[in-house]
Amino acid sequence: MTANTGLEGVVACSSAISSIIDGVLTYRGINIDELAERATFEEVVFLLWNGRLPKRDELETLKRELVENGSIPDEIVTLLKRLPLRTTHPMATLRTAVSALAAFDPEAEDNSEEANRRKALRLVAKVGTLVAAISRLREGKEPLMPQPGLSYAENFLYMLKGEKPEPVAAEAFDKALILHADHELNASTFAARVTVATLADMYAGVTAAIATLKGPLHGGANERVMAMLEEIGDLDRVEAYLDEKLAKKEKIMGFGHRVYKNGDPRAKHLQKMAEKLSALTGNERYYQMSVKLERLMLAKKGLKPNVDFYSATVYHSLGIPRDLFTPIFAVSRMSGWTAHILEQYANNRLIRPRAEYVGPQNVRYVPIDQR
Ligand SMILES: CC(=O)SCCNC(=O)CCNC(=O)[C@H](O)C(C)(C)COP(=O)(O)OP(=O)(O)OC[C@H]1O[C@@H](n2cnc3c(N)ncnc32)[C@H](O)[C@@H]1OP(=O)(O)O
Ligand SMILES: O=C([O-])CC(=O)C(=O)O
Repeated sequence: MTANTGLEGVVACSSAISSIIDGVLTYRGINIDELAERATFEEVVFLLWNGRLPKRDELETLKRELVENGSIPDEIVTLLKRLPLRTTHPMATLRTAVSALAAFDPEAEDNSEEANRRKALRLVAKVGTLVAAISRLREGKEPLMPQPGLSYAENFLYMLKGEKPEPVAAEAFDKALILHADHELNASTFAARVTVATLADMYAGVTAAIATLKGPLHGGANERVMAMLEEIGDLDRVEAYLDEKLAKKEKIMGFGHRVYKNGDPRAKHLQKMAEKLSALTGNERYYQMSVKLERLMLAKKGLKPNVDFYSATVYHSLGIPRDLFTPIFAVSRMSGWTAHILEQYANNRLIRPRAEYVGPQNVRYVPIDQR
């Protein structure tokens, strides 16, 4: 047995949710480019869960249900208030809060398909409220709950900032949610599937997924992209910064991908959005630095941006604090994780690979007084 570190190229399950074939990403067979241009996040959520686009009445029902299920229990707000929010990373807080939600869901241990679909709805509905609440509570403000008549994207920005967003902001945020919603067997989705393949509950699965998304090689990269742009600080410093990092063999956050070797199809949408939003804010410095980084990374390393690269400038232009970028990724990806969990339960087998043993053999136990 020889280990395939990183499981590169290993096909570990079959899935009908999203595909990456020849660099083209689809959700349920629909090209992400089309969804990014034409769909709403709620349509995408329905699509991921049901395998088809919703009819008008189905979409209205989902939108209403997302608002109705979007409030979080008072006990969770109390729990959040007891955590040292200013010194805890919001991804760690989110992981704790989502896990704690199970305690207030009477169906948490009911693993029937109907109960799991209801839990998926509740999780997607509440995760946005939670992230916004974490942000407000650490600023000493009370959390806000979603308002009827607002879309998921509008509600998130409303709950974060306390006022209804401008249409251009809501539209951009909605598109960002669409672009992050699912991505085949990425690390966090795999973690969710491994967890529920033991027949652990859905909350266990999404908690594992949030924990996995946090790392800088995965969703945590978007926050690091912003930190890098802030550290560089000036267009004239981009090349020197890059050369120094590359000389030290350090990774440049937001570049490269395990599956896409010729560019991430989501990046171009985020780049266009970053360009538009930064022009609107009148602060194009980070966008221009990003464009320069992209050009230099291609020339020096042959690497292209992934989804986490321009999303940083998009969120920054929307006035979102840097450490909320990865929690926002989780808000969107909750739709994909729950779809994958439902799919895993529907055709389950324990996921249990092998390890190549490389440690010593035939070692004798030595009594403690002889060591
Ligand atoms: C939502 C997402 O999860 S998208 C990914 C977000 N993560 C990042 O942006 C972090 C930066 N990128 C990376 O670390 C990697 O490209 C990953 C983790 C995304 C993919 O990694 P892998 O498929 O394991 O590729 P691996 O890390 O082995 O890289 C292959 C080669 O390219 C280099 N490379 C890959 N990405 C980068 C990068 N961002 N900066 C510099 N060099 C890089 C590696 O150093 C390695 O070079 P070597 O062969 O000379 O040692
Ligand atoms: O697929 C991956 O490895 C990472 C990624 O781009 C995602 O999760 O969106």
